[in-house]
Amino acid sequence: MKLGVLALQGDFIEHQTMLERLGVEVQQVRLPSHLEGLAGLIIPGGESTTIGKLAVDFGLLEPLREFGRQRAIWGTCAGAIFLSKDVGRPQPLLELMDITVQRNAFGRQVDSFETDLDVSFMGKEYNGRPFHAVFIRAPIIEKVYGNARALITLGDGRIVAAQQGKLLATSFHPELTGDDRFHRYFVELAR
Ligand SMILES: NC(=O)CC[C@H](N)C(=O)O
Repeated sequence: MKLGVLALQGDFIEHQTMLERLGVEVQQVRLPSHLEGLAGLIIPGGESTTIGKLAVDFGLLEPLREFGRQRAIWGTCAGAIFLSKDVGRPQPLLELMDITVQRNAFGRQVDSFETDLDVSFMGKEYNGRPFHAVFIRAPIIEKVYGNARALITLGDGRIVAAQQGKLLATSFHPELTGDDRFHRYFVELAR
């Protein structure tokens, strides 16, 4: 199976490295034709306004929407923002997931932080220990509605991961910690 990483801006190389370690062939996606033959796509962290603007410039917005209606997409941080339907202000979005996102939701002092998350939603195969997660100027998933469901909430109830069929959104960066459970989960989702 072959997976893509959206390679317009952000930390796509880290995702590529994680996938290749799992034996997955990776295609960097910069043009619509690069989506052909892919089982799924990862949209990395970075700056969602920049990723959105470049996606418009490269003619990728509609092809990505079409791709996500049938195949798996996982957005981390800026990628999760890009997958959402609403961020409360105008910027190019894929509008594929029934989630509302608030950008930079954790305030200045705690721009970046790390915490352990309960990932029991992954099932027996992945369970048994928490997932150490890195948040960098992270968004929160304010609202999950329609066909989307919350996967992970912080102790205070804020949602940091959601799924809708083959679409996955995480506020944090599993590509930065070396723990490959989320990448394995996504590979299974894309199969
Ligand atoms: N680490 C990240 O991807 C940060 C996301 C960025 N703050 C945004 O709003 O797009």
